Amino acid sequence: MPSFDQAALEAAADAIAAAGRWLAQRDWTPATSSNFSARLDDAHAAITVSGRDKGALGRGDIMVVDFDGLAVGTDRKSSAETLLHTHLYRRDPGIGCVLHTHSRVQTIASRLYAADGHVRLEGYELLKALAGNATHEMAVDLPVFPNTQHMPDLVTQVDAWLDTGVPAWGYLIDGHGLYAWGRDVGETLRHIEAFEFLLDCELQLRRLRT
Ligand SMILES: CSCCC(=O)C(=O)COP(=O)(O)O
Ligand SMILES: [Zn+2]
Repeated sequence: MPSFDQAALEAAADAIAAAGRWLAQRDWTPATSSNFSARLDDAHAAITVSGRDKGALGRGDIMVVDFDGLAVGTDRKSSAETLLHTHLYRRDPGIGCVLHTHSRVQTIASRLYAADGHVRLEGYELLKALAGNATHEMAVDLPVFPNTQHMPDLVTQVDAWLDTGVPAWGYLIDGHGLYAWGRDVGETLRHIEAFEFLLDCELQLRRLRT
């Protein structure tokens, strides 16, 4: 029998649905793209069902998986990218939410910086929106990983990067979009919004300099 708390699932589902509306209003989740999750406990997460309109989620569009990415208590199919969420919950108990979006800015930046392997974000006051940062006098290298339909390959690459111990709030996937995380839904939305703003600045600066 599933052992997660039903009230926690309903609260997580409502928070995920609200986040989806907020992100979709900004056009960051086109054409059923994107996926969202929130930790329920030390073995389960609530996550979006695959293929749903992420700007119009209801409780029936959110299900439970364990940290192996297996569905719990339902025959619905979880996000195609479930493993990119669950490996983060497994490796860091401080992570309470993972959000993935597909904005134009994120997608274009991922294409332009794929060859470098990262986007360097440096000298911006808005870097302080990333949890734990107290100054603009630092650089964050947002990695760009190659896209693949084989999630275990991506998990291996993300794990190798996180194993270096570098402070980390998210990453880009080439031609695909952004993953970001935080201790709860609110903090993760702030990280997504901060990365969107910082990437937009980098793209605009690049245009102005050519
Ligand atoms: C239509 S976008 C292609 C899949 C994707 O990248 C995505 O974010 C949504 O997949 P899901 O299975 O989570 O709906
Ligand atoms: Zn995606």
